[in-house]
Formats: sequence, structure tokens, C-alpha cells
Amino acid sequence: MSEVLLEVSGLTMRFGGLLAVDHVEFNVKSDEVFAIIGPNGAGKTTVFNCVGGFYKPTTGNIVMDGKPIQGLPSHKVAQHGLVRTFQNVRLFKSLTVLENLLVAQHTHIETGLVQGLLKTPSFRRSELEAQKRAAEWLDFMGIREYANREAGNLAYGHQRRLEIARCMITQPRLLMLDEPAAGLNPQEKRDLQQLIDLLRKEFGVAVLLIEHDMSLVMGVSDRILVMEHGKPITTGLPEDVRTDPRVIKAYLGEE
Ligand SMILES: Nc1ncnc2c1ncn2[C@@H]1O[C@H](COP(=O)(O)OP(=O)(O)OP(=O)(O)O)[C@@H](O)[C@H]1O
Repeated sequence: MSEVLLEVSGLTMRFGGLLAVDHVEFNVKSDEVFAIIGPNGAGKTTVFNCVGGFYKPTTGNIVMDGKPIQGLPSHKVAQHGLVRTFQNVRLFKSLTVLENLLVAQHTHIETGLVQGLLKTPSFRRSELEAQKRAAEWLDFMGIREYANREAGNLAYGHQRRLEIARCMITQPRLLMLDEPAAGLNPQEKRDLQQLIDLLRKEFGVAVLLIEHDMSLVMGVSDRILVMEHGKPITTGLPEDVRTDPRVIKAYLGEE
């Protein structure tokens, strides 16, 4: 049974005189892919930044698995099982691909300083487990052959997959993807759609997505929230949203 995992209500974000997000409401169920779409400047990224702990919302409630998270910093939000990727891939570019996945686990798993310095058996065990998990994710993403390459030298599509692996290795319940198809070629976009489907099915992760590529959005989403000028216009199934005159008007503008 799917339950509500993330509940956002009355979300408002003001930058000086600009109301970038104006009473946005939506929820994401524990097994769904939920997309936020809208024309440039609609407020999608600002919603993401509020949910992910990068902005403190002006007003509103953000509840993850029954617990309020609005206003918490991003590392605390991550402890509630909510992690994100960025519009412009953010990796430790001078570390290797493998090291990126090890670092992600270190910030997540609490290995004590003393255990680390003394290299106790439990520390060694958790190191080995971290290595094994990293190798599994590199296999899953099809980038194992690049394990020892600097992350910054990977092809862009592979960097995106590594960034998603870096999120997934922390075993989130909600994965937030910020324009994951940007900069990908048509084949990579198709692979991305399959990947999102697979992540949900195999790892039971819910996905919250911002995306401009309509074919990906329509192909992968269970429900879609459409925003314009900071306000929600409608929330619905892909087939309903696609034909909604208000949505078409928002994208095409007034005649
Ligand atoms: N930190 C900020 N300070 C001031 N204004 C901001 C800030 N971040 C966003 N805005 C403004 O808020 C509005 C919404 O921007 P936002 O980036 O959330 O839209 P978006 O829907 O993600 O657009 P895009 O699809 O182009 O990424 C815009 O008018 C933008 O200029």
C-alpha cells in the first residue's frame, strides 16, 4: 500500500518583493514518481530548494514521513531520507569515481574518529562494506570501468549517473532529481527513463523530479504538478495534464 511520504502545504517563498513560490501544495507517495513542471521562472527550483533544505521557506509546512522538516539544513533533511541531484552536476571532480561514492557513505555513516584513527576491526569492516556497496552501484550504473578515473573527466552522461549513484548509496526514501535529462543525448535520455523506473522498482525509492524534457516527464511520472508564476495551476495524471487548456496556455502564452 502506498502512503504519503512527503507532504508540502502552504509553501511560500519570498525574495524581497518577489513572490517566487505562492501557496504551493502537493504530496509524494512512497512509491511514486512525481514531477514538477512549468515555464522558466515558474518557481520549480525554489520549491526544490525549500524541500531540500537549501532555502528556509517564508511560510508553509514540509512533512517527511510524518516529521516536519521545513527550515532544516540540507544535511539534516538528508538524515530524513531525502537527497537530491543538481541542475549542474555537483561531484568532487578531482576525486575518483570510486572515491566519490566512498565519501558519500562517510558523510552518511557515523564512523567514530577514534575508531578511524585506530583502524579498529569494526572500522575496517565498515570500510570494506562501503567499498563493496560502491562497487555494486558502479556495476548497476554501468560505470565500473571508470572507477579510478577522476570524476571531472567522465563523459557528462556518466557524471549524471554517478551523481544519482552518490545519492542512492545513502539509501534515501525520496530521490529529488533536478533536470536530470539536461545535456543528455536522446539515447541517454531513454536510459535515464529506464533507470528511474528501475530505481523505484528495485529500491523502492520515491522520486521527485523537475524536468523540461516532456517526453521524459510524460513517460516516467505517475502524477505531475504544473506551476506558473509561483502558483500551482493543476496536479494530475500525465494524460490529463498534457491536454489541460490551462497548462497549454501557460506554456504557449496568451494568443
Ligand atoms: N535566490 C534568489 N533570489 C532572488 N530571486 C530568486 C532567487 N531564486 C530564484 N529567484 C526568482 O524566483 C523566480 C522563480 O525562479 P526558479 O528558479 O525557482 O524558477 P524555475 O521554475 O526553476 O525556472 P527554470 O525552469 O528556468 O529553472 C524567478 O523569478 C527567479 O528569478
